[in-house]
Amino acid sequence: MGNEPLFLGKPVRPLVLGGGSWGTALAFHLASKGLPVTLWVRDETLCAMISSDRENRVYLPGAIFPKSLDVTSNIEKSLSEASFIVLAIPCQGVRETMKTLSSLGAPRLPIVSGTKGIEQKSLRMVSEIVSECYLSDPDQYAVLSGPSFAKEVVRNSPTAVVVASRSQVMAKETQSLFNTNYFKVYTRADVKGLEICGALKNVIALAAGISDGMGLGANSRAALLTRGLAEMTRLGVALGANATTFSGLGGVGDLYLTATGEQSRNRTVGVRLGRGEKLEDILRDLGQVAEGVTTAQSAHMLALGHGVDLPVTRAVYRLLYEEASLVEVLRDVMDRPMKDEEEF
Ligand SMILES: NC(=O)c1ccc[n+]([C@@H]2O[C@H](COP(=O)([O-])OP(=O)(O)OC[C@H]3O[C@@H](n4cnc5c(N)ncnc54)[C@H](O)[C@@H]3O)[C@@H](O)[C@H]2O)c1
Ligand SMILES: O=P(O)(O)OC[C@H](O)CO
Repeated sequence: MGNEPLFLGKPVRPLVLGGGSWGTALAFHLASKGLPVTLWVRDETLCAMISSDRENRVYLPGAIFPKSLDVTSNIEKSLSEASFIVLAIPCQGVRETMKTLSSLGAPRLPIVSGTKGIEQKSLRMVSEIVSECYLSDPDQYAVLSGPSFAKEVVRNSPTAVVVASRSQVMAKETQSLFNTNYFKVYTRADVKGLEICGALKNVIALAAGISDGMGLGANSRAALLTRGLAEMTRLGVALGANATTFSGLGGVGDLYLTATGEQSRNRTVGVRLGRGEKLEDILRDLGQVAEGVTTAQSAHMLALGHGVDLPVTRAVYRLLYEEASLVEVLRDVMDRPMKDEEEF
């Protein structure tokens, strides 16, 4: 045990939940630091393939697993051996997974969440789902977010992200655990703000993609990003977040990456929608999660419930869920009353 690194006083044994691109990238990242990491992959066939290839050829081809990265589909055994959890499954699966963990009766472990989204039925953030179903102590929860494409993280492209936790100890220990000289981690205290940023930026990225797919041009994209950031902030502040979080890496940083980066699944879905393709065809081809599709509905409903005006989100929602046409939603956005730029 001598010099073994500790996390919250215990030897570091991360259990990463999620065999997609982000779970694989975060597990790879921690294992590259020499830490003994277990990656839990729900699908047994995928798990067996990853185990024998030492690579996730389905979701993240090209990243050959370090020796200290183990893969399993046995959640019970891996949970009993872990000292904390890294959550990287799509948002709509978080509740089910937290309930499964709770039912196993093992001691509750701290959670670092990399999931971005808002649950559709309950309109809950990930931290709220976790606290309802698994962890009663919010000081054991952190969210890690910011501009970070999985493929670039495993290529060691210089990346900067942010970790937020209500507990300064949790934030700082998570920072030390994930930080490397190519993966720079900042801290902040605003969990809610960072979660809203990570969820809402995907909806605005869909909108930017739609605009580009329609060929509307660079002026339109810049307008959508700027007004999109304003509405992300507006919803965040109404829900108790700190406005400055929205100008940080998790806000403007991730919005810029997702709305303009060709690797973004959300932007890709938007571009194809803007070209007139059907959502179901696009999602079938994508084969990966584009969180903005479900978040558009959750955010729209949250905004209605709190009396907050989110015109870009509403446009995306109407296109995806009300069969509104591209022309109609564009007209809705552009025909709004004139106002002061700073008006909330
Ligand atoms: N890929 C990235 O670059 C990236 C970066 C930062 C954050 N994220 C976020 O991480 C989360 C996961 O995204 P991803 O990119 O890994 O998605 P993905 O589509 O690449 O993979 C999702 C994986 O989760 C599995 N899964 C789905 N529902 C599940 C459930 N209920 N229980 C267990 N496993 C389940 C799927 O089978 C799949 O293996 C999302 O919220 C995403 O926004 C992704
Ligand atoms: O590929 P996307 O659109 O899901 O974006 C991935 C990450 O959230 C970027 O930070």
